[in-house]
Amino acid sequence: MNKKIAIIGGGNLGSAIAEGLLKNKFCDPADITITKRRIESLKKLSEKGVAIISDNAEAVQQSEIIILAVKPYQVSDVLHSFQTKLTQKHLLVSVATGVLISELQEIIKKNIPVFRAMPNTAISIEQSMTCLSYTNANESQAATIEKIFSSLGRVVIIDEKLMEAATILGSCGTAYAMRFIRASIQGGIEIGFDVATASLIVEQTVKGAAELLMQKGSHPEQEIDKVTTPKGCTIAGLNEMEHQGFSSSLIKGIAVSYKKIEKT
Ligand SMILES: NC(=O)C1=CN([C@@H]2O[C@H](COP(=O)(O)OP(=O)(O)OC[C@H]3O[C@@H](n4cnc5c(N)ncnc54)[C@H](OP(=O)(O)O)[C@@H]3O)[C@@H](O)[C@H]2O)C=CC1
Ligand SMILES: O=C(O)[C@@H]1CCC=N1
Repeated sequence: MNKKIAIIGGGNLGSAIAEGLLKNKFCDPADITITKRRIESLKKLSEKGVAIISDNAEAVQQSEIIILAVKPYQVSDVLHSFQTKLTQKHLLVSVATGVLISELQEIIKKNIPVFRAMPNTAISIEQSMTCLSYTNANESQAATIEKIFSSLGRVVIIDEKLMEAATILGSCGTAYAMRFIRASIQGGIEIGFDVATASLIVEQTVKGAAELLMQKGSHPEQEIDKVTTPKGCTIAGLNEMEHQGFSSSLIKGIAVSYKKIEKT
């Protein structure tokens, strides 16, 4: 890749993107610049050859692909701080939650390609699910951005009106899955395993379950049918989980997260 990448906002997600790009050797570490106001926390990335600075305008001037990864309420100020440096060479990619492409365009006041990307933190290990929407990009510009995120996991192009739903399902989804895993580990300890063994069993089991669906293209309930012996322990436990509101609590949680994102 002969384009330089600036990540504006080296927090949880910005750093995870940089880590992923280093891990898969997508580009030379020196072709990545990452910014934040207090740069001390980016020491590890700096040691790997990534340029770390606090001057956003300088990072933008040096790069072609700009990934904006600051908190939603910081987007306006941060974009204004480098708006004058944006030129036709730039592709702007925002990962900020709830900030519309039209709002970004209103601030930058330039007719450049604008993308919204919604990855998750597994991007640091090239296992993100990233939803993408864009405007003003030609085929080759869209392909460039798709290539970056495809190198860091799976990508789906969606209508921007689904971007908030994508945030909940794909990005917040990492946290929901972690809670399922944590609860299973706690259950595993209660029935006799030490924490390390319980963690290994749960992590590999969850990974295997997801892979089964992805590789076979089957529905979860088809796979459940293969596990539930009549009068057996699986169905007894599953039914008790449902009596306690398992599926319902997940669906309700997703709906509440979505309502929250719509309000902000
Ligand atoms: N975390 C996640 O899993 C996901 C997050 N998102 C979205 O991505 C965005 C970033 O989230 P997240 O990484 O969690 O947030 P963080 O708060 O961890 O990261 C934001 C970073 O921006 C930096 N920052 C703030 N002001 C500036 C500035 N003026 N110039 C340069 N850097 C600045 C902050 O560092 P400092 O204060 O030192 O400047 C901070 O490290 C948010 O909009 C979030 O909604 C989307 C999908 C998933
Ligand atoms: O919790 C949040 O608001 C952000 C959006 C996706 C992940 N974190």
